[in-house]
Amino acid sequence: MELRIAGAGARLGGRWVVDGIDATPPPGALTGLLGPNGAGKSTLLRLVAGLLPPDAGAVLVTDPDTPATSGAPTTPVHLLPRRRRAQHVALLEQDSGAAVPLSVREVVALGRTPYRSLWGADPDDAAVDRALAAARADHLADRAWSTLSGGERQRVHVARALAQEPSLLLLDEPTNHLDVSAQLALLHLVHDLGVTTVAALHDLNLAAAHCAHVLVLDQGRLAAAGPPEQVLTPALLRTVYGVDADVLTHPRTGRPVIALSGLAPGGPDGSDPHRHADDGALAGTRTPGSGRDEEDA
Ligand SMILES: Nc1ncnc2c1ncn2[C@@H]1O[C@H](COP(=O)(O)OP(=O)(O)OP(=O)(O)O)[C@@H](O)[C@H]1O
Repeated sequence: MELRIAGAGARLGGRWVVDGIDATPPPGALTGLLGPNGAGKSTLLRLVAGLLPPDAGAVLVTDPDTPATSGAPTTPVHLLPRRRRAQHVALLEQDSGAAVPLSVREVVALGRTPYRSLWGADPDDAAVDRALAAARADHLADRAWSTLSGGERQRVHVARALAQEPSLLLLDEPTNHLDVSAQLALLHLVHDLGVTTVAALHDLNLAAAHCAHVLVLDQGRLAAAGPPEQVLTPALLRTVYGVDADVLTHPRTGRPVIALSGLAPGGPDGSDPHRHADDGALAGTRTPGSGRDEEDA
């Protein structure tokens, strides 16, 4: 599914927490949604999922009922009928860990709800088992959900999202609680799925290593967008996160590796790291390929 975020904004609590975002995540690939706490990542994911109608602009997808060849995204995602949307868009929310009295298999089967007939029959009996196996959670299938660890729950949430067989997959901090091997397995899985995926990530090195494209939010606005090697520069990391970092090149993969060296001057002690806005690297919406590289020269 193709996705276009066109000037999308959300006002919550009387202020714009997502403000005029323009972005076109590449279809069939993983886009990382980056930015400090409170930057607006979860809110943008809820806009993209169609759960929150935009207060400005639009989030457009290709109409799932028309052939893929029919052109650019033009259908507002929040206007898709609920069942159609649930068949095409899956959102794994952050810390969705309510204590429900269900088995793991039953939790994953919730992802099949949009496909069930009026009588509750699933047209694809094997979908739950496939999703459990893909998320490396098959060994947990018969466990009670309430007894799982944080990382085990996260795998089950991933399995539930996969059981939806979405064409747009939205993940809010999906690597949270996962051990390092499970993190890599998840990102390889997403890569192999070939589904348009947007994932909010706090681990910049995971994003740098695995994302085709990144969007960096700062105080609700798009600070930068593009391939990680163009976007994740020392100047951007200082401006958006208030940290000093060197960006190296991985000797084997050629991908960027971010080596943090500390808080940037002005950032420690809870003071506002955004005071570096005057260094010329911040401000306003950046568009893909807007030449951030030169800013580090
Ligand atoms: N319902 C709401 N009412 C008022 N303010 C809200 C509401 N939901 C979110 N916010 C505020 O909007 C801002 C963006 O929140 P959001 O959860 O989207 O950020 P985030 O980038 O996902 O943060 P984190 O990395 O900490 O998860 C925050 O300042 C948050 O307090």
